[in-house]
Amino acid sequence: MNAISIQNISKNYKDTKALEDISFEVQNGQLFGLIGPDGAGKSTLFRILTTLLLADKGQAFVDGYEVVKEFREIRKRVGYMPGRFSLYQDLSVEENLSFFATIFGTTIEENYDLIRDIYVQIEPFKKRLAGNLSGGMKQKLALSCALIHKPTVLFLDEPTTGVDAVSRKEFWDMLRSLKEKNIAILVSTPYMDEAVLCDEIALIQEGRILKIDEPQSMIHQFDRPLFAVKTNDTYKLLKHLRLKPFTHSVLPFGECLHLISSERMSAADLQDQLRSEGFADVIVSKIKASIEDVFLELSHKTEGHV
Ligand SMILES: Nc1ncnc2c1ncn2[C@@H]1O[C@H](COP(=O)(O)OP(=O)(O)OP(=O)(O)O)[C@@H](O)[C@H]1O
Repeated sequence: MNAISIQNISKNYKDTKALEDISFEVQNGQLFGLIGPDGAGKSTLFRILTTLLLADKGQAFVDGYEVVKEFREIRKRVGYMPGRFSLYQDLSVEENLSFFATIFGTTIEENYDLIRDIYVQIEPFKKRLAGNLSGGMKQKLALSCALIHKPTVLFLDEPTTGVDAVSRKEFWDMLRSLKEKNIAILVSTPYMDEAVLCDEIALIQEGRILKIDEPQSMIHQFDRPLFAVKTNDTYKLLKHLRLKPFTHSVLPFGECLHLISSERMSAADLQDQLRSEGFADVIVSKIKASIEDVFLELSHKTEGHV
């Protein structure tokens, strides 16, 4: 049995199509990532799966239970860390954890084993109000609270948004260790670099799934030549490259441009050509695709660009 099974789920808010025909499955013990920018529909899907919102169409099952008819069973079995406001800011660390344990009819002691590795890091601050914790500590407390009733499926909606790089890394290490305990985890993130840390990912944009696969397999399937192109006048170069016959697509990417070429060519030849065309400072390097490149390429196709 799958931990999560989503079948043709759609949801509209008036004129906004938040989710359109979403289907995928998450296995027990799998770390599954929902990767997409703000507004892609991630939180809407989490709220449907955690039985807080009704879908317009489709069906979904969590731990074998149907989200509408059997919502009570699901609520007992899942842990949910919403993007915001999951903690009581005016309760202490210890009080927050006791509160979540109590509403699920358990105690901190009963399930301490599951949260030990995470909770020991914030235990020295157990008398501190949650509102006075750092972002990374809040996140560890929220995860401890979501785990305290020993859920079989864990929903984490953008758990690392607004958290520093070190805490983000620690958090992903914790997720990997929870997975070893056979807990299924559905985690959403707008950070493409976190995608490779998942067993499987769904890329989502404007309510639609662009692709589902293992992250390495997505990267592997990206077989076009890809170049990072850097110059002082990025905008001028972008316009210039868009007109080139070899350009499959070109997009701004941090401080440089990522060019996908439809022809095989060397970085040195491309650099020479662009320098001779007036971009004297241009630097071209051949690079390996990241999940962000895969995402941009797929979303570019969907939007019907060249
Ligand atoms: N209650 C609501 N009423 C109207 N529109 C909504 C509502 N909630 C979400 N939306 C819209 O539905 C779309 C999907 O939003 P959703 O919050 O699910 O996306 P998200 O991927 O979680 O992004 P974010 O991280 O910004 O919340 C967006 O266009 C959003 O503006």
